Amino acid sequence: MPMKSDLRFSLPTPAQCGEMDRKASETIGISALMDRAGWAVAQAIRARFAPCRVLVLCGPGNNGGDGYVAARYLERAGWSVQVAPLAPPREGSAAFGAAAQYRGRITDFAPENARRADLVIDAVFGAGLDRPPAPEVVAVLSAARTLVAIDLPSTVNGTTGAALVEGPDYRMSVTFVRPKPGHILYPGREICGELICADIGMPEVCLEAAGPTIWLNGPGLWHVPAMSPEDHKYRRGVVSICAGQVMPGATRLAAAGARASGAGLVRISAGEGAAAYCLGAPGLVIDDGPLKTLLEDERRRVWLCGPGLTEPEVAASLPLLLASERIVLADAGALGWAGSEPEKLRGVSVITPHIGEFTRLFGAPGDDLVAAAREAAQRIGAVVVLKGAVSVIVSPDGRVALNDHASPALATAGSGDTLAGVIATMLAAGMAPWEAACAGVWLHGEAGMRAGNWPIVEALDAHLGDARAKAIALACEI
Ligand SMILES: NC(=O)C1=CN([C@@H]2O[C@H](COP(=O)(O)OP(=O)(O)OC[C@H]3O[C@@H](n4cnc5c(N)ncnc54)[C@H](OP(=O)(O)O)[C@@H]3O)[C@@H](O)[C@H]2O)[C@@H](O)CC1
Ligand SMILES: Nc1ncnc2c1ncn2[C@@H]1O[C@H](COP(=O)(O)OP(=O)(O)O)[C@@H](O)[C@H]1O
Ligand SMILES: [K+]
Repeated sequence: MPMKSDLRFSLPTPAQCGEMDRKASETIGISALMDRAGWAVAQAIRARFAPCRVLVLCGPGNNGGDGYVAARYLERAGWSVQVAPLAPPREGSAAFGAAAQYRGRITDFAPENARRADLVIDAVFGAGLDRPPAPEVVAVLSAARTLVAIDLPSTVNGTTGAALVEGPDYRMSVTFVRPKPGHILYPGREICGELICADIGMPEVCLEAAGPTIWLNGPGLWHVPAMSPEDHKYRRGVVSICAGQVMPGATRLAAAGARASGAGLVRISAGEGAAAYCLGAPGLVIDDGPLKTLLEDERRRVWLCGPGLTEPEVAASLPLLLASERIVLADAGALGWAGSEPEKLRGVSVITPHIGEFTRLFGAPGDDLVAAAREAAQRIGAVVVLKGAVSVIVSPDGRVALNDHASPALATAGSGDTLAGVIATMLAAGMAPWEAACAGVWLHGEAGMRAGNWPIVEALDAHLGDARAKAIALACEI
């Protein structure tokens, strides 16, 4: 599992936040944290809005407690503030103490009050939200002109990002310590608006005690090998790609992605279709021999199987690769070949399905992408990269990285082939499968962000080398 330093990337679930709070109550105390949380909310609002009429909707838990504190600080700064309690906090709780310290105006928890305010702060439910809020709560939130959430919108599942009910969008959400998965995953990500994460001085031991297993993907969570004076092409790594006769484009894109992200050597195993590849990029090596013979070369550890392959072509190659215990990345045609029997893929190291391929293999994932991808990874014993606007990268041991370092520029045919090539290069460089997948997805995303407006897929390659250099530099800084 990742080391303690990875806490900086962690995305604790609401349940883990409960654990963190319990630990915090033994050390720093919840009231002190609540005070800093409410202060941070007031500061974030003062930095973004001119003084206006504010209504703070306060629930019965600690989220409501943060609301009372924010109300107190905004009032102290001269703003016009009212608090509308949904229900009073439990006597003796930190939120009870915060409510007692707020001596300003109180009003009804009603839609007309929300409508009259310029800005409504949602401190109804945060990490404690565990079921859909009542329609009366949604009616009040929906009446607001401008909404700011404390921690999480009261309609969003903080673990999955799912909307528990249909509700309004927020201008901004102010969370504490670390974002939660629900802030990163869609649709939660979109509902939250601008995301601010405030440091409230939570002791690191408390976050550690929460035992996070989900991280935000980025350099430092993994390390891509840098260029070294001792490099030679085999040390950088060999990527071998199974090629088909019908769709050479996909194979060529994967090969180009592998080369552009720093593979030492990329070889295409084309068998009888070799002629179609021989006039392609001159830096590629094309093999026309039988796969069985090619597998005698032990230096060819890493294989990509799937892009541009028909099911019979996969049937003729993938079982051989698995029998010879190669490190295999299965994508596209290889996933189609497995159909609805994902166990056929047992023995591969990484699979890279988009949501359609994932659904065909494992069934529809439902609202909880992370849970579905975890189950899938465990089922086949391979890293699963569930590709999308936010990609979910899961190891069979349960580690999850969420990648939002990407751009819609990547939503162009063939971009998945490029990604498969990049991940294969990371594997060939000696990275472990989950780290290689995380790195590949980040580099691909970085290339998409650098490639400008409406790039064609081939344009990504020109940015992969710089993306790799940036990942190496950033990881050193962390
Ligand atoms: N982690 C941190 O760093 C810090 C966290 N802090 C803050 O603490 C917040 C978490 O507080 P929390 O645990 O008290 O939960 P919270 O969201 O207030 O709700 C709990 C109450 O809601 C109720 N309830 C739930 N769903 C419901 C529904 N649909 N409809 C009706 N009721 C519902 C539930 O009731 P019950 O299930 O008991 O019936 C319970 O009474 C967190 O978001 C952050 O703002 C800071 O103060 C300090 C540092
Ligand atoms: N809206 C988006 N924002 C960010 N990345 C995206 C978006 N849409 C697609 N991508 C990325 O683009 C790639 C598309 O891969 P894939 O669906 O396999 O396409 P293809 O089969 O055409 O190659 C994936 O890495 C995916 O994460
Ligand atoms: K909230």
